[in-house]
Amino acid sequence: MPPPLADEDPTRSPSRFRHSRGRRPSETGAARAGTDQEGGDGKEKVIFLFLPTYSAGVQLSIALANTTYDVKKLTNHAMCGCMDMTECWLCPSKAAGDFLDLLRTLVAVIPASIEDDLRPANTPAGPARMPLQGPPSLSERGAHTMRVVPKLLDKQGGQLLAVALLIFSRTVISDRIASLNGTTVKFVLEQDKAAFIRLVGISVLQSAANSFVAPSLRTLTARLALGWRIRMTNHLLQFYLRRNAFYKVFNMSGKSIDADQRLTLDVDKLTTDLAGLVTGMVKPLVDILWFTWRMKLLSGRRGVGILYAYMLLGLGFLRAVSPDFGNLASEEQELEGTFRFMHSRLRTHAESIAFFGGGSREKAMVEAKFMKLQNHSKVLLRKQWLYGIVDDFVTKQLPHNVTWGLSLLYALEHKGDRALTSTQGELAHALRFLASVVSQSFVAFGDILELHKKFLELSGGINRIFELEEVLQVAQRDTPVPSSAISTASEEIISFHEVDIVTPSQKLLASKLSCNVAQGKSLLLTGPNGTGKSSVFRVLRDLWPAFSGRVTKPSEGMFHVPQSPYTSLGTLRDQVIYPLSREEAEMKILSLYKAGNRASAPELLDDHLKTVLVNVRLVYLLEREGWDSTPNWEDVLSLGEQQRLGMARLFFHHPKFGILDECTNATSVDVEEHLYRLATNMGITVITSSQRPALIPFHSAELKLIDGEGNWELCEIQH
Ligand SMILES: Nc1ncnc2c1ncn2[C@@H]1O[C@H](COP(=O)(O)OP(=O)(O)OP(=O)(O)O)[C@@H](O)[C@H]1O
Repeated sequence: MPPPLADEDPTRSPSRFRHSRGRRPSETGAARAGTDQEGGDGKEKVIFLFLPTYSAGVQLSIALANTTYDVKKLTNHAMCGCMDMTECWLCPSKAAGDFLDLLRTLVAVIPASIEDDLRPANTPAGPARMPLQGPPSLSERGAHTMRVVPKLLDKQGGQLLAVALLIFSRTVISDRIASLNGTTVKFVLEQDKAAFIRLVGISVLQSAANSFVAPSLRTLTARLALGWRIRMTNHLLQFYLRRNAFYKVFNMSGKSIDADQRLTLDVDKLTTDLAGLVTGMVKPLVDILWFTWRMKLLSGRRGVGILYAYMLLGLGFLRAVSPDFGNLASEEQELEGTFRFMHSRLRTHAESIAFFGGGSREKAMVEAKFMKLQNHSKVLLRKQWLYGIVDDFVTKQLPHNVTWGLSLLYALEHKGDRALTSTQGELAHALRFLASVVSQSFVAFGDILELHKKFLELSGGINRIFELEEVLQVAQRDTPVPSSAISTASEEIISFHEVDIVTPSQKLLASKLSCNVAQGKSLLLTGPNGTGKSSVFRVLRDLWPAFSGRVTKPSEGMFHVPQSPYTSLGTLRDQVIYPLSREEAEMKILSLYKAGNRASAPELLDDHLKTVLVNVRLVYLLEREGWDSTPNWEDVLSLGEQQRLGMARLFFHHPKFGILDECTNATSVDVEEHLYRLATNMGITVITSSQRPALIPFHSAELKLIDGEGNWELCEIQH
């Protein structure tokens, strides 16, 4: 777990958390009937949480999870970069709010319908909603919660119900088999052949029913987990892939969040565990009720009392000695994620590492991560082993002695003529039945006691998913615009007026930056490395917040070509039209050529794209690869070729303003000049970050970032 909050951290005020999450009294009642406690150590403890009513088992699992959630993780203001923790309402610290709300949302997400998740409240099914234009209001948050309120009659509600029915029938069948066991002894003693044969017939039927129930239960549980995984993944993805949240998660949160691991493996594990918990919990509960009733019939209240006294003592003892499996599991998942990340980095940068001869260095780093994972796994295994010994003794071994005691109790209470075969038969039946009932009860008790361990493990998984959800929600509320900064739209101009450019680590790169870029008046951005050229573009693109002043830009008609080239998955055609899909690109071409014939769209598009490729001098790629091959473009294209593809995208989209961040520095000077001449001829006004003097003639003004300490200079370029 992360370190506790510092004493002076003003975000620790419980009332502020509550306010910032926008929880209203009416929202809390339906889904949560427990309470949270906020200790003096700045942590919020989850004591109780109710899950949807029809999944009582899952409800209790979360209720007992007793998860601690440390908001310190999210209090470093990395997202908004603000200076004032007490006042900023956009900060993750505030937005983190009450962990219970988050937990409730997750839990509510599970049984809600996917369609509802993707559709705003009170809106009919239709196209995906527009991105939020600002921080969600309290009512929006409320609506979101409402949207994910579980429904009894949806598909998964039905599946849950089926699981519950199967569990119940399994208990009844077990009871019948236990009773049959005792009856066989009775018929053997009485030597009643006809009754015995009838009994075998019934037993075969019961066994057949039992064989149907067990695999069906397994399949249904797996389907339940899959359904939940779909819902949860969709729920997270709709935030992850919207408003550049995927960028902000990796680049701007103070703590690195392994979102990829959480969205894939962690969600899978969590939903599987959660579905397993439904059976793992409902079954022992049903069993315990059923067999307690049986026990009462057989051994009276005293027997039940003995059984329960033992159970409570066992549960208390196991809770006391149980290690913190929740944290241990969460830590293990985190270490797994880091280990995987090392490998995916290796794959991405394989060529560079090979050129540097960095294999052994990388090996050392990968091994170090693996060693950490190994050590943790060993610790976890040792703790599981030790706890397993105690657990097995209390829940499986010791109960045998209790069975003997209860059998004696029964025999003492049911006196009769022991010489009679019928009395002996009755006694034999009852004792065998009792032994089965006691053993089934203890299995159920064992399962219940084991649940504590499962709850703890589950709470680790829930923590990780909610931490991600939290960060994604905050990213939706970006771009945080402090009160002194304004962003306005104008179709004709890009302008910075007294804007501070500040990194997420609070370094001021350009102070009160002011400059205008009107159409036809391209701007060249120069300065030594690291002075903030790309950062100006980040602010323009809303990836970083502007801290003061006013940024004016067109609402559309701006296209950014970044410094590092990007090739998407797909065909050569997909590379040029990115980020449009083929259908969208065809529509664009149709409107461009004002052609009405939809059937001609593919040819029109390909013809147009070919012209673009000719312009960027990449037409040989079309001859070499064709339109439809899908190699890994990053591997088969040189850096210069990838940069020219980037420019091809610019020409295809043909925006009013092109924001070009050293995106042609790997091409030869003559090609670069050719590309800029093309942009000028097409009427694209560019803002270029570059150090190449050859590009000066294509621009009207030069903005020099002098030292990366705030100083800058704007001068006109005389032609
Ligand atoms: N996510 C980040 N968090 C903190 N600091 C950052 C982040 N990204 C960049 N910086 C820092 O901001 C400064 C400006 O970076 P920027 O990428 O804007 O430089 P640049 O002028 O474009 O450099 P170059 O000419 O090398 O491309 C650098 O010191 C960089 O280390």
